Amino acid sequence: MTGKFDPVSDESVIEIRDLHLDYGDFTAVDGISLAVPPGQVLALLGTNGAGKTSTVDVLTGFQRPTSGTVRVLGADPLTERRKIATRVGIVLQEAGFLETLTVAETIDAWRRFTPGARPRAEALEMVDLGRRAGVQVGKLSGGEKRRLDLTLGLLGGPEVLFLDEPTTGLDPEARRNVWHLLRELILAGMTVLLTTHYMEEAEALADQVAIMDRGRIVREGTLAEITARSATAVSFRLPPAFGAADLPPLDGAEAAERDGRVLVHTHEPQRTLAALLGWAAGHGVELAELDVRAGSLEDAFLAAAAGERSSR
Ligand SMILES: Nc1ncnc2c1ncn2[C@@H]1O[C@H](COP(=O)(O)OP(=O)(O)OP(=O)(O)O)[C@@H](O)[C@H]1O
Repeated sequence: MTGKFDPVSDESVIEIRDLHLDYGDFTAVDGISLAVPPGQVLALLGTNGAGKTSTVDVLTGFQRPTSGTVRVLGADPLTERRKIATRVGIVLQEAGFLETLTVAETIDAWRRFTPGARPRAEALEMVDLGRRAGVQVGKLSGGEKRRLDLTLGLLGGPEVLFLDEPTTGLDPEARRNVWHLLRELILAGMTVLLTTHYMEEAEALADQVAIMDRGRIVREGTLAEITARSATAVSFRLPPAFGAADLPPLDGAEAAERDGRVLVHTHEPQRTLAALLGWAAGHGVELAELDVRAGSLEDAFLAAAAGERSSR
């Protein structure tokens, strides 16, 4: 374990210790440990089939672990579900709605078995579905259905929220509205574990990120810790008489030419830039369209997945 995660902390709201989950002879989750402190957001990223949903299924009591333990608010979500059910919100990938009920009827039905549920109008308003209240669920767009999923997960004002790809299918504006809503609830103290394929979503919401690949965690830490490990990309154009081979030695940074641009990946951007600018000044050369881009979460994700692939 690295970073701030401390799987033995008593304070963790969500805790996973050495979790394994097999489906027959296939191992979907291969020994992961994670902990999420109160009021924090952990984003679980990963390639398709990495084991993210399987992990959420164990945390929400839908799957029994093959080995290892999970605790949510100190309880086993499978055997002690009743103890914590009213304090936990769940938004899974596939919600089993009755397509013939209207949005309002669906919310009313859920309100009946959700203690302390928000009023229907508030639930509709939160996800901007007020004008769709009388529409049958089967006639909603994919993005509207997703927003209905979300408001049902938030109906009882949960302390802990599990979100499996919460904004898949949402247009950019609706996605931003959902992030805004979630941020307000997180500021009020809600703890969240979410899975997502959108790096921007993790950047917008998460305190901690864990990247999964083939059942294992291959990177974890704060956003800053994870992106700091990605190289900075420096790129520019050289005059026709010059090529990447003319550049000075860049102390470990690699220079390559692509589509007429020189691209340098460096873990020491200041040193690399000083060498490049010194060389350009000495040769009277302009580094045209000079661009310096810090390592992104997406770079870290791609490097993590590629690194795992080559090491197996
Ligand atoms: N009930 C099941 N029986 C057998 N294999 C399963 C079952 N559920 C999932 N798997 C397999 O386990 C692996 C992990 O699946 P999981 O849904 O947890 O991945 P994921 O990271 O959520 O993927 P995605 O990003 O595509 O949703 C996949 O190879 C999947 O095919």
